Amino acid sequence: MNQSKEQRILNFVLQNAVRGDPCSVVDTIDKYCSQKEWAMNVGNEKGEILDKTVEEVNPSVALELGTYCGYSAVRISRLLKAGARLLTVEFNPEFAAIAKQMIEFAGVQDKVKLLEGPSEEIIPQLKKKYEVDTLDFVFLDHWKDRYRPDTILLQECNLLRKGSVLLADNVIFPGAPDFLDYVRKSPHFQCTYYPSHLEYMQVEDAMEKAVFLG
Ligand SMILES: Cc1cc(-c2n[nH]c(CCNC(=O)c3cc(-c4ccc(F)cc4)cc(O)c3O)n2)ccn1
Ligand SMILES: [Mg+2]
Repeated sequence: MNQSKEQRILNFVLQNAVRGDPCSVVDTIDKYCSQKEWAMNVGNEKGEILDKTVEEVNPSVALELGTYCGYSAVRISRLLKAGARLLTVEFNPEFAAIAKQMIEFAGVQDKVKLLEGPSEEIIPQLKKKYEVDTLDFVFLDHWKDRYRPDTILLQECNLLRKGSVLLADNVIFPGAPDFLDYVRKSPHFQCTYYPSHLEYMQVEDAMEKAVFLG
């Protein structure tokens, strides 16, 4: 049975990156996806915006929606302080299986909990099943039409506190216009726009930061 693109990316990492070195895993994925096969990792240009935001927030509890191959889970968790944790949600079982191996190879498995299922099912379970009080940081990188409903769901589930930071990928391409409209018009969010480019391409994209005001 021929391999999936995601399996090819993982194999390239297993053969070319340094086990236990998250930076080498991130760089190796970027090398493969810029030179051989495009894939929907956040990439290095938007990844630097992600890094700066994670360093600024220094979260104890972070949530990522949309794990894919684990690129941003590795990228985020390498910056987390001792004892901090990242919960990452993936809907597709094949992607989740790849991401699990990627996270373990990078050596960040003790900081990352990979949850399989749709965001609308997982979010309401975070408090009771995954012992979350509130979220310090949320990276939205899942289905673009879920950004707005899941931002509302996070509020309904009392998972945000004054100062919780949301960072959304792809707000221009593929685009999340209803999310942008919602957070920018809401009195409960303070928004910042970060122009960038689609990963590995010269196509315009951007990230939006939305700080919850309570
Ligand atoms: C409902 C639910 C869903 C999930 C979930 N898990 N994994 C994902 C992946 C979602 N990501 C994307 O679709 C995505 C697409 C592009 C793209 C595609 C094609 C183009 F031509 C150009 C750009 C670029 C990107 O940067 C992206 O992030 N969602 C997890 C939980 N619950
Ligand atoms: Mg993305």
